[in-house]
Amino acid sequence: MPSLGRLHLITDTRPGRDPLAVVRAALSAARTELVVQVRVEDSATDREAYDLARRVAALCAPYGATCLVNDRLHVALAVGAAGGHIGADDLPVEAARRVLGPTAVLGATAREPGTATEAVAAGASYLGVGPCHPTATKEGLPAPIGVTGVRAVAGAVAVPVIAIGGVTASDVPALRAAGAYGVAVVGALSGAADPAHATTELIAALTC
Ligand SMILES: Cc1ncc(COP(=O)(O)OP(=O)(O)O)c(N)n1
Ligand SMILES: Cc1nc(C(=O)O)sc1CCOP(=O)(O)O
Ligand SMILES: [Mg+2]
Repeated sequence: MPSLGRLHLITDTRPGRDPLAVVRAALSAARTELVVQVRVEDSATDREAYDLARRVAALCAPYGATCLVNDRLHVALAVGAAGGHIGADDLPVEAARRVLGPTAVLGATAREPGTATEAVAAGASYLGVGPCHPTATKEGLPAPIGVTGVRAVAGAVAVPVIAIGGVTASDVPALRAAGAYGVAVVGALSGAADPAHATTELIAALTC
């Protein structure tokens, strides 16, 4: 399995956003260090998810960047993505691993050490851990676990921990010190005035 990129950009498909423009800008700055996770609104159709994922996968390929698909693993397979990301409301990890096959990248959400070790035993190749900080991007999340919560999970598993939730470049040093391998962001790039510059700042913090 190729090494995982440290910066995960999750697509922002809320009204008024331009996810493909942000992906293009981030790719130009992060190249192979970028993982793009295609995430659409729950109300989106599979066709809409497929169309976005197909376009993102095509953008990632020349850069050697990784394309993953959130939740909809049949879409990941259909567009030839490297894998997918699942959480508590999605397929169980062992079932997702059967769907994607043994060599695919499979991310699972974990918020504390117990579920983290279970997810890894079931076949997760990385963990999304959070929410680190408050975020307005997603509703219904539990209370932030902070850097302390990330440290607890990272200390319990041997797979890469990707910290998520309200993460900005200034958070990266503390998250890395806590054992995070990388970070996943929506707003830090989608809401940036200059997404390429914001990507450069995140990559610098993640790779120094
Ligand atoms: C890297 C990363 N971590 C966590 C999540 C959240 O996944 P999930 O809990 O399944 O929630 P949805 O994203 O499906 O709303 C993620 N997508 N990526
Ligand atoms: C999709 C998602 N999942 C989270 C979790 O903690 O499971 S936080 C989140 C949104 C992250 O967006 P932003 O970088 O704008 O805070
Ligand atoms: Mg999910």
